Amino acid sequence: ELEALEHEGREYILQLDKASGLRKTRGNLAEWNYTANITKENEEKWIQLRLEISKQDKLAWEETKMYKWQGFQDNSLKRMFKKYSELGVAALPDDKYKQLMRSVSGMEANYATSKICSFKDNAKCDLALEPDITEIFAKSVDPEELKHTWVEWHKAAGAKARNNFTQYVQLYNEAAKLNDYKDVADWWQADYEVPNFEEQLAKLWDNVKPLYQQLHAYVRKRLRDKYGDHVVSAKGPIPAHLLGNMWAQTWNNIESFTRPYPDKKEIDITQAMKDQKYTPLKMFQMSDEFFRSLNLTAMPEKFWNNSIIEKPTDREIVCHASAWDFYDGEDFRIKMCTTVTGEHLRTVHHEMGHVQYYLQYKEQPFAFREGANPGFHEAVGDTIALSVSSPKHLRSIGLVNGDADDEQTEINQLYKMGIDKIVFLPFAYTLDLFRYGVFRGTTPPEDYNCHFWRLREALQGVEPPVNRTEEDFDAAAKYHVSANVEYARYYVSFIIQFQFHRALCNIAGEYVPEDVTRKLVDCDIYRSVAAGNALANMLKMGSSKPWPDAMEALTGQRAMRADGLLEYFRPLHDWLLAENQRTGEHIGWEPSKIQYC
Ligand SMILES: C=C(C[SeH])C(=O)N1CCC[C@H]1C(=O)O
Ligand SMILES: [Zn+2]
Repeated sequence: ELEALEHEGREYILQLDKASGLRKTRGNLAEWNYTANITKENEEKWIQLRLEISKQDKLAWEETKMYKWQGFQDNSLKRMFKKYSELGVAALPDDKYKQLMRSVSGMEANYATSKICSFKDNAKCDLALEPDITEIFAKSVDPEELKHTWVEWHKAAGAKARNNFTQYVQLYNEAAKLNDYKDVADWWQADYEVPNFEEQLAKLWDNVKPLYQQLHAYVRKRLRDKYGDHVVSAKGPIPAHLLGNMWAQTWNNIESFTRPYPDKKEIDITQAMKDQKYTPLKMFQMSDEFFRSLNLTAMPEKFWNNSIIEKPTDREIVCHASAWDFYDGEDFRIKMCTTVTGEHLRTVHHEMGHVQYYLQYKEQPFAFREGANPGFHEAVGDTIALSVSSPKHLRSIGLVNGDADDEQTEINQLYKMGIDKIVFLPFAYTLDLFRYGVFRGTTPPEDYNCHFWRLREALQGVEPPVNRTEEDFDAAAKYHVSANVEYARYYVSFIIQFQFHRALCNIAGEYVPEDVTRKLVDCDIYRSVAAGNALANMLKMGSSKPWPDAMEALTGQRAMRADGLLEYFRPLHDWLLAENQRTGEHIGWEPSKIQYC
């Protein structure tokens, strides 16, 4: 009798899964059409379609609830029923669902189309985030120009989004409650399937914070050397506009004048790519070739025909890089306004990592065509990029003819990696700690900006270039806040990608603990079929099992741990401790003198 029920349940859920896959295909095509051509008409089409799809999802959900699946024997079948037993935002009544969709697409369109006036020519007011403002932050060393650009962007993309954001919080929390969650913070954390996710994030930060503080102190000194102590104080937070990035989330653009051994040959990937006439297409082809060298799957025909890899000139699009699965086993795309820079070479690998994951799990039921947890999806491409960024790999593809590996070159290389990977962690942690407080109501709208900067000062040790008030709303000047994209996934990714990298380097024979000729920092898994097969086996699982099973399949570990990252950066940490001791630099930061609460 029970078998018969379970057999009938399996028939039902497989048919539902297929129907659900078709709805995802239609929904993603409409979303692509809107974000690849931002018009009111395409926005309406996308909203109408999602309304229609939500009705079909709701009918299916009513039927799914009738099954007594908790008692079934087959764990995979139970896992599918569990996923289809959560309706999502479609649980909202139509009018509220529409309002929620409009508030998010309104913020996202504002972010994507925001323009500011140039500091050097206040009649030129068509500067977009990509490529114009990004290039200013990558190249300018004029604190006044950086301050102007920072303030204007935060006004256009941040403050303007405050009302939509406040409504989005209200409605999204209502949807969370209709799905039996306390609030959206609870809902987002449920995707990680561990009871103490937030404690795990805090513990990881405890592990990494000492290393970050040493790096922060060193960089503050080098910035003070360059800009003077009236611009950069000796013991305070670092002004956020001097770090080479609008959000101070990666500091790679200030490497050239802050690196430990400036007389060592610099590995300037951007210049090398420009000298060698790289194009965006060549960057994607290079990445595809790396994945194929690991015996992973080549990008299919449709990928090359349907992707958008350069900013169009005839329309507005969402330029923030994204990878797309159209759930038909053939159509996978990337949309990216690619420029020929070292930073975008990493982003290309990041996005190609998403598509490789799609390709590896495309035989799974639709319910399992996701990352083992959201952090896994963000970690695939970055893990590959850790090999690509190694001097050994860059030499092998002729991008640089760097020095022989000596101690100082290695410290320069670890510094280059550290100002990208270590400094990102407190930024990522801040972004969702802030939003957890917003969704829980401990941060009310009248305190949004004050609490945002309190967290940024406390964790990142940065301060805004000018005073802030509650007329501002600086969090929304970051894409993921305006576009409703959860961010703890990147914090998780920047931790687990070092666990993945170390395991793959082990398998490839590129890394042997205690063997100085096989160091983690020099590891390049290029052409290692053994490493590629091990990675593929984990990726093929999709979200069919809880993520510790996937993590164990590749690394033998069943938890997120900072030990991979700390082992990778150990030589840099030792060097920074000695260097900050030598210069007598203050470690940590005293309270900011900027007013923002
Ligand atoms: C490249 C993407 C698309 Se999933 C991205 O948003 N990333 C990649 C690294 C961190 C985060 C960001 O840009 O803030
Ligand atoms: Zn990503």
